[in-house]
Order: sequence, then C-alpha cells, then structure tokens
Amino acid sequence: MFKHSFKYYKSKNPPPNFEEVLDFQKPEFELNGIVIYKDLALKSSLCNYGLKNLKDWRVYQIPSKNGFIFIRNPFTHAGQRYWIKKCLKDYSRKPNKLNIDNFNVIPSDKNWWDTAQSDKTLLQSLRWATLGYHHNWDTKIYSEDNRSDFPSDLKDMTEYIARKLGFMDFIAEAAIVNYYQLNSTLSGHTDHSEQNLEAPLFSFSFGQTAVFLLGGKTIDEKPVAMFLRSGDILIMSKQSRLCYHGVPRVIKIDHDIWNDEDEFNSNNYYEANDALWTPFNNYLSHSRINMNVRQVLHTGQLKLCH
Ligand SMILES: O=C(O)CCC(=O)C(=O)O
Ligand SMILES: [Fe+2]
Repeated sequence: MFKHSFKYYKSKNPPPNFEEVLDFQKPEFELNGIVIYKDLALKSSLCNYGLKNLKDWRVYQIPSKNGFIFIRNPFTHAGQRYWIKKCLKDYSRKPNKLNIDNFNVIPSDKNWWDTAQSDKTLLQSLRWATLGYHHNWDTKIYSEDNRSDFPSDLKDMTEYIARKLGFMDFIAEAAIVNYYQLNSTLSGHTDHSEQNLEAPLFSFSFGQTAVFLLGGKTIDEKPVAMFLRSGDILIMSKQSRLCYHGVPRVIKIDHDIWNDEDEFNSNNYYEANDALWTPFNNYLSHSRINMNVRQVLHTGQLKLCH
C-alpha cells in the first residue's frame, strides 16, 4: 500500500490528483478528523529562534496516527530566512559530513556553498548533511568516533519546541539536513538507528512544498498524504516514531512566503530585499530543505557503548 501511494504521487505522467492530500492550511481540516493538539495559547512566551509568539502557533494531531504532531509554520518570515541560510551556508560546512565529501569537488580550503555559486551542478548535487552524531548510511550505526558538535542554535530551538509540547527530556544530538530539488524523492523508510526510539523526532521543512506520506509500522498500511510547506514542523513521537514515511514529490509553489516582510522589525536577520539574500533565494526557488533532528542516547546516558 505504501509503495502504491508513493508511485501514485511520484508519477509525472499522468500527474496525481492532490485532492486527498491533507492540507493543514485549509480551514476545513477538521472535517478530515484532525484535532487541535492542545491549547498553547494561554502560555505566552517571547518570540525567539525565529519563531512567532506561542499564542500564534497552530498545533494539530491526527487521531489515527498516535504520537504524530503537526505545527503549521510557526516561523516569522525572517525566521525562515535565518534557518534557510543556516542550512545552506553553515550546516553544509565542516565538521559536518556531506554526501559529496568523497567526490573531491571542493578544494580543502573552500566550502560547498561558496564554491557552488559558480557551479550549478555542484549546487544541485548536495543531497544531505549530517550533524552531531553522524548518521552512517551503510551500517546505520551511530558511534562516538563519528560525532561532532551539534549546532547550538538548532539544539536550542528544537529543545525549546520540545519543552512546549511536553517533551521535557528531549535532547537534540543528531540531525540530517536533506536538500531536495524539484525532481528529488525520498523513498519510504523508518528511522530506527537511534538507541532511544522513545524520544520524538523533529522535522522542519523550508522552501518548496513536499507531499509527505506517513504510513504505519509496515509497508502494508495505506499512508496518509499531507502537504509540508515552508516553515511547517512535523513531530513523530510515540507510536508514529517508527512508522514508514517518505517524500514522493516536491511541488513548486507560486508564493515564496520566505520572502515576505514581517509586520515588525525583525532586525539582525536578512531582509528579503537584501542583495546578500539573493543567492539563497535563487537556490530556494527550485529546492526544498528539511532539517531532521533526533535524540540518540537514552535520558541520562552519557555516550554510546560501542
Ligand atoms: O524530508 C522530509 O520531510 C523527511 C526526511 C526524513 O524522513 C529523514 O531525513 O529521515
Ligand atoms: Fe525519515
């Protein structure tokens, strides 16, 4: 069932019908059985980490998907620009690991983002970066020997959101940043390499829109399809933590909301009309970025045992 849906949404010819794709932006979402997770509006807090004030967050759950939480874009426009720039310019640098590390295409004193400004192929060949405990794509085993510092801003922001949702012990220890072009897909999989599979997984989307499939514990279960738009946050906890999921399609959208102005002065972030923002905007006009943040260790565990 998962593969069937994946093929359906991936297909270019014929193109799929998106009518059944859950759209948390539409007011009629409640008709689809989606409920408000809990009322966060009472607890107000300062706008931080590029996030809007808590009272403006909209948080949803799907009753049939236990532990799945969806936060509809809680970022300010400038906040989105901040994280987009981080993913492109900073998280793609050493000591983080990239899929293109072994291609020998980047001079040792240079970095991907600057080098790729004059090389479109290189710009589009970055597929992932790993941060903190580096995900080993072959063995799927994390190790102390394959670990670097986790970026403090991403750690603070993710843990801040975790606390607001009641995950008081969550610690951000590993992340994969996925970079998608309009024709990229991510096939169905489960994320089970972490020793701690009880801790939630946080997924942040920026740029072009994805069709995301959330299935069950086996590939036999029909997945729910939903749109992930720029700024949306998805959390897989409890039973949904180990569910199959994937991205069969990236869709080019008409309105680049990351270029909008905020109603207030958001200083120290790039303004959308800033010339320095242009290369990031050019990249994003045909790309999607996903930051996928995980806890690896059990609460209180200091390091991996192997
Ligand atoms: O790009 C996404 O939305 C999902 C990424 C993902 O599932 C992963 O990195 O494990
Ligand atoms: Fe995943």
